[in-house]
Amino acid sequence: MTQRCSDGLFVSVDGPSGAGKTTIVRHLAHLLLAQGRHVHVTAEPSSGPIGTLASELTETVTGYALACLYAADRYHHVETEIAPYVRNGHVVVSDRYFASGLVIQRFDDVDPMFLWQINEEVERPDLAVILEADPDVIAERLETRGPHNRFQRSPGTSRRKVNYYHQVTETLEAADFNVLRVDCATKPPERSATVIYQELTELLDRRLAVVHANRERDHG
Ligand SMILES: Nc1ncnc2c1ncn2[C@@H]1O[C@H](COP(=O)(O)OP(=O)(O)OP(=O)(O)O)[C@@H](O)[C@H]1O
Ligand SMILES: Cc1cn([C@H]2C[C@H](O)[C@@H](COP(=O)(O)O)O2)c(=O)[nH]c1=O
Repeated sequence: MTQRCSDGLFVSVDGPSGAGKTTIVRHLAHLLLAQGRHVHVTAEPSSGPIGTLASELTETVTGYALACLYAADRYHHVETEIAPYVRNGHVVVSDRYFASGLVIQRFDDVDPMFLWQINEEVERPDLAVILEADPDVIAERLETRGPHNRFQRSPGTSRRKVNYYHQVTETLEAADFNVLRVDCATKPPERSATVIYQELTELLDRRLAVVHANRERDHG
C-alpha cells in the first residue's frame, strides 16, 4: 500500500466485545458517505476463504493454531480487499484488525510476543481506533445483547479484555502507530463516531495539504 491515492485511507476499530465497534463503524460510514467520500466497510474475520475458515473453527480450534489462522486472514485481507479499495480512493473501515489479533488469542494463553511477531508485517492502519470502556458497562451491554462466541462466555472476560486492550494500546503507541483512544462508555455511539470522523477529516486535510505543497514545489 505504498502508492496511495490522496483520499484513500485505512482506519481500524478495535476494542472489547460490547464496546460498540459494529455500531460505531456503521455511524462512521454514514458520516463519511454524507460527506461524499467513497467508503468500504469490512471486518475481521474477513469474508475471504481464510476468514471464513477461521470463523468456522473459532469454537473448536484454540491457541497457536487459531492465532496463525487469524494472522493469515489479516495478511490476505489486506492484499485482496483493504489495499485495493484504499488504492481506489476509498476510506476503508475495518471492524477489528491488528489490535484484536494481539488481544483475543491471549484468552487461549498464546504468548503476546508470538502474537506480535506473527502480525508484525501486516499493513499499519492510517488510524488505529481503540474503543475504551468501563468493564462493568460493557459486561452489562453484552449480557443484554447475548454473547456471540466462546471468548465472551467466561466470567470476568470483560475485565480481562479491557486490561489486555490497555496493554496493547500502549504497545501500539510505543511502536508509533497513529492511535486514537475513544471512550465509549459515557457517550452514545453517534458521538464516538463523530470523534473518529473529525480525526479522519483532519488526517485527510493534512494529507491534501502535503499533496498541494508538493505540486506547487514541482510546478513552480
Ligand atoms: N455507546 C453505547 N451506549 C449504549 N449501548 C451501546 C453503545 N454502543 C453499543 N451499544 C449496544 O451494545 C451492544 C453491543 O454493541 P456492538 O455489537 O456494536 O459492540 P461490538 O463491540 O461490535 O461487540 P462484538 O465485539 O461482540 O461484536 C449492542 O446492543 C449496542 O446496541
Ligand atoms: C480478529 C479476530 C477475531 N477473532 C474471533 C473472536 C470472535 O469469535 C470473532 C469476532 O466476533 P465479534 O462479533 O467481532 O466479537 O472472531 C479472534 O479470535 N481473533 C482475531 O484476531
